[in-house]
Amino acid sequence: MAPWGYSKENGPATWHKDCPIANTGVRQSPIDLITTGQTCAKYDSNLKPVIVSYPAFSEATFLNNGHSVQFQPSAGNLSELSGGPLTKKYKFEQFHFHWGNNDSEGSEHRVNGKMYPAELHLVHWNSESPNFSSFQEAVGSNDPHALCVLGFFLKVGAENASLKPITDLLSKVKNAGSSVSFPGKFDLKAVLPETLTDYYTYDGSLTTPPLAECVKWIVFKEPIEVSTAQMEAFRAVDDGHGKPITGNYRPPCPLHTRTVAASFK
Ligand SMILES: NS(=O)(=O)/N=C1/NCCS1
Ligand SMILES: [Zn+2]
Repeated sequence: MAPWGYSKENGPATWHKDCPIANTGVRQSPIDLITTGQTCAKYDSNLKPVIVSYPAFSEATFLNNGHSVQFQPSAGNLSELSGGPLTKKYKFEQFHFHWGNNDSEGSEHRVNGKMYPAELHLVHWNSESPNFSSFQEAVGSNDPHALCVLGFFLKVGAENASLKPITDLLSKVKNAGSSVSFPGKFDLKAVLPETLTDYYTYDGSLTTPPLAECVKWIVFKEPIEVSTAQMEAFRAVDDGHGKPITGNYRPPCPLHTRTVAASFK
């Protein structure tokens, strides 16, 4: 598979060559989350708050893989996700980010066409399925809800002290392919809003190759604030071709016959 990326030569418009589902899929992600009109998100009063159990990670690797920066705890991590639209318990796998080279672009999901400067993805896999017992197996399982990804928009404002240990580490993984073991503990729970009640949810896919259509997406309404300096730290990370990673976001995909549910009015 040709190395995919976000440039003209290897970006989202070329991914169909190795991943035909990019063009033939009917549940691709990201999407534009529309809040009014015909195809808008529909309030569902049955949608409960999302429940996360994220004990502080004590051992993790922070990696620049050339198309994002990714925080992956060691296999022993016990972090779990449940509640919201989910009927099963999911295991935390990794988190990573998507961002742009200015504050008017960068997020993958949009709200009525608006992009945020960045988007945080917390990736989980269904640990109660009889059909797979690892993240990689889950991705290849064809199970429509093998994965659950929590999406949080980032907006520019005050410095985010909880994310500072991550943004301070970006300069240490400037080169694509470089990774560091995360020093000390990281409290992911502290990064998230107190209550995980207001979100959009829909059936979608990975937003990067292989674009597998196995993701229950939960995108939270309330953005997380980060400072301009923290945004600039993302924009200084290299893509392996001597250029900074900027714009590692896939454009919105057609909704087709899908509906989007909202846990709030
Ligand atoms: N951006 S995303 O979370 O949908 N894509 C992924 N690819 C492999 C792990 S998560
Ligand atoms: Zn992502």
